[in-house]
Amino acid sequence: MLSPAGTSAADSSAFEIPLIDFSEFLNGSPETRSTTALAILTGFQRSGFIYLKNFGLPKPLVAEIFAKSAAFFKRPLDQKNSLAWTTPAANRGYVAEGLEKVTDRTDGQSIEELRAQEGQDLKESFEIGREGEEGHPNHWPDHFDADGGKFKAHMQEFFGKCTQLHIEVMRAIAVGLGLEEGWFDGYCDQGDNTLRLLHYPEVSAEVFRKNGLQVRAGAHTDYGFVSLFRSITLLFQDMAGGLQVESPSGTFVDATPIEDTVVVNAGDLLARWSNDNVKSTKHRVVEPRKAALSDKHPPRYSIAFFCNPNFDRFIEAIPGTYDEVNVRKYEGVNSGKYLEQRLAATF
Ligand SMILES: O=C(O)CCC(=O)C(=O)O
Ligand SMILES: [Fe+2]
Repeated sequence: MLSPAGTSAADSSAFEIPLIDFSEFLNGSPETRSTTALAILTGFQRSGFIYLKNFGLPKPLVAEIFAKSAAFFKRPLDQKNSLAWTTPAANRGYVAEGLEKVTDRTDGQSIEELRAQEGQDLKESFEIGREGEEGHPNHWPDHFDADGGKFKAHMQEFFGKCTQLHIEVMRAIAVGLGLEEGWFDGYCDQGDNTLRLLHYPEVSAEVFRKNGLQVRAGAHTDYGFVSLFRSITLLFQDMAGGLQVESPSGTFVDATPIEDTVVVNAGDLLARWSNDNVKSTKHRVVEPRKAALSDKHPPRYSIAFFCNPNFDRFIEAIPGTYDEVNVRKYEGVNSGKYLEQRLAATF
């Protein structure tokens, strides 16, 4: 992995986030497909994080999504608040700065202690779920103006493309595991995913100087929201920097932005589903290393597409990930339950 100084993080630790050309899986020969699939699986096994390039999403669309996200967050607060996130079960809408503290902690008191130490997460977000999920409409800004309508159309298009990318990455994992390529298809074809736009506002470097523990987003694994756990996350980040991933030795290593790539990480569900064959690795967003101009760090935008298994599936250890020696560690679980509990704790 590249550090901001441009050296490989492999120089200082064995921890590496590999950069993989996904077109070799999407369009390659059977041989390059299987070597690429294995590289992807190995990345998830070793660090839980990979970068993909040439992943099949049109660059102008990704750029448009970033632009629409920035324009959305510039809307007046009362407009955004009128689209507010309401419940873990719905998990849709606007989350104002200070409302969510992401963490691995699950009990309320301990989360409050963390808030006191690290400060609030310095971010606001907007969550979009599958269109047409009964009882849970998305909170679109399309009634405000024409831009709101375009926002909705672009987000829907992007949601569909990311759902397809999720299926393809799961196909690569299946091939890497020696399973039939479509093994996961029936677990992810419903698109029960969550698109989350994130905005970390401009912040004075002073804020980080005053509190050495202050973060933009607290350390966490991707457990998922409402009604299920995350299998993988597709994370698009701008060039601002600050994303860090925990290495096995417990130190946090920069996941430096690389243009035209998507960071993909395994979530808690995939770790559990694979009997811990792959890792769900902690990550966080901290003060960027780039010197702040006029003492201000610029805003950071990222787009997380949380991929969940279909809400109605029962999840139990993937065949081949356990045997008599490496026994099954976890009970099967409905993709519906676990999350609501965790989500309720972080808000
Ligand atoms: O903004 C980022 O780069 C990370 C966001 C993240 O990890 C999350 O929302 O789960
Ligand atoms: Fe995350």
